[in-house]
Amino acid sequence: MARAVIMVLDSFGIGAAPDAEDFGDDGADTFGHILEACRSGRADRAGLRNGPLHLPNLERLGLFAAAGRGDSPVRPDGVWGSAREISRGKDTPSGHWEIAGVPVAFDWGYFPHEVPTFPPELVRQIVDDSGIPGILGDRHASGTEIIRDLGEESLATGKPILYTSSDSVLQIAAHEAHFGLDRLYELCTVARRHVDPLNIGRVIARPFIGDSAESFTRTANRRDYSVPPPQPTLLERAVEAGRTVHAVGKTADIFAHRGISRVLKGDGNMALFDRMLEALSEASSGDLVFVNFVDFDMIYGHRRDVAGYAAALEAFDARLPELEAAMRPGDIAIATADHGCDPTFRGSDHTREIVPVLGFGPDVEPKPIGRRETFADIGASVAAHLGIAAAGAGRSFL
Ligand SMILES: O=P(O)(O)O[C@H]1O[C@H](CO)[C@@H](O)[C@H]1O
Ligand SMILES: [Mn+2]
Ligand SMILES: [Mn+2]
Repeated sequence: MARAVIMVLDSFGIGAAPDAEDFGDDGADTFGHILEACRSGRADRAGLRNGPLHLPNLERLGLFAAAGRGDSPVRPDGVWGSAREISRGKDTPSGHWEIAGVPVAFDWGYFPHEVPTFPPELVRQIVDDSGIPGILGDRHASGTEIIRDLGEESLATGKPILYTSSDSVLQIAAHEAHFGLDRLYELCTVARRHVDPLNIGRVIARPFIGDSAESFTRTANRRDYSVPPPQPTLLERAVEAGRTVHAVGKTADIFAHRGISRVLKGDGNMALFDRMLEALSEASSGDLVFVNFVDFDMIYGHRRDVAGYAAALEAFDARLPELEAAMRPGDIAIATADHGCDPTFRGSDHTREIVPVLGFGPDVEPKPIGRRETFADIGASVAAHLGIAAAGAGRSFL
């Protein structure tokens, strides 16, 4: 039994999924393309990183083998393989819920690639119910670009910026001080209510600070307002069985706070790694620590920053021995991802990819587990490990 840790490296796909073409993502490969860019010197950045991708710990745990990269001579130290997604979307909630045993069999609502993108009736309802003077944006956009374009106007008019992406999201950017953080959260709650009938997965508060287009930066006070998973996930089963679920990073938001015992937040991957170690040091036998490492996706994948993504992977890799040292007999940790976000791919959206499944721990017997037909095999395996009822979908590989 002991404890289980699930680490989601947000967006760290390892190759185009069999159905990638249906998503316009044929040829996407987050890991493979970062690896190639590093090898050919296209991911060098002074003061940040240089040369071939250096991931000795992930390599030892089977990353290269899982990605079908036979160029690694290392025999993995843990359980290694990959998994495809059966949920219909390539978004964060779909990926996480499927990992936790609940694939998403329905279609999310999306906003069209038109300007305005939001139905006028929806905007009217949000404006009326919140008392804001109107909205800016109303289109598909990258979050960092739209605050540069419209941030100053937002400050001058008091109107928040509403935008969307290829995900099922309505995002609201507003200045933390001028507009107010609590007011932004309240506005998101109003918006959440009004997008429910449209089947929108998330409303996301995107607060920023700064006083001009050049200096606007988003803060760590982002908050996601998700619809709850359609069925009880692994996390809820764990809580029902009397276990403590330690949710690190934006995990709790992604699961709409269902099946969460405690929340540990952190600003950036390294702070999140610290919080994960803290949770593990406090976790009892039978507990689950569920961590989302958001930087890979939010700061590097969507921004198509290959060198940044590579450096973030290297920094993560360098800390894995700390996790291994903190594990006790009987513990298992699984490193995986929720979708891809290939930083060399066109656009700025997620990419439909298979993900790595790397399980390790003091007593975990190394073995290949092949290509799993659903991310839910991860949840089923963790349920088996912890001795709790699986959420339904998936087969244990342990
Ligand atoms: O461009 P930003 O605001 O980072 O948005 C990204 O973050 C959203 C939620 O993760 C996605 O829908 C994606 O578009
Ligand atoms: Mn994600
Ligand atoms: Mn994303």
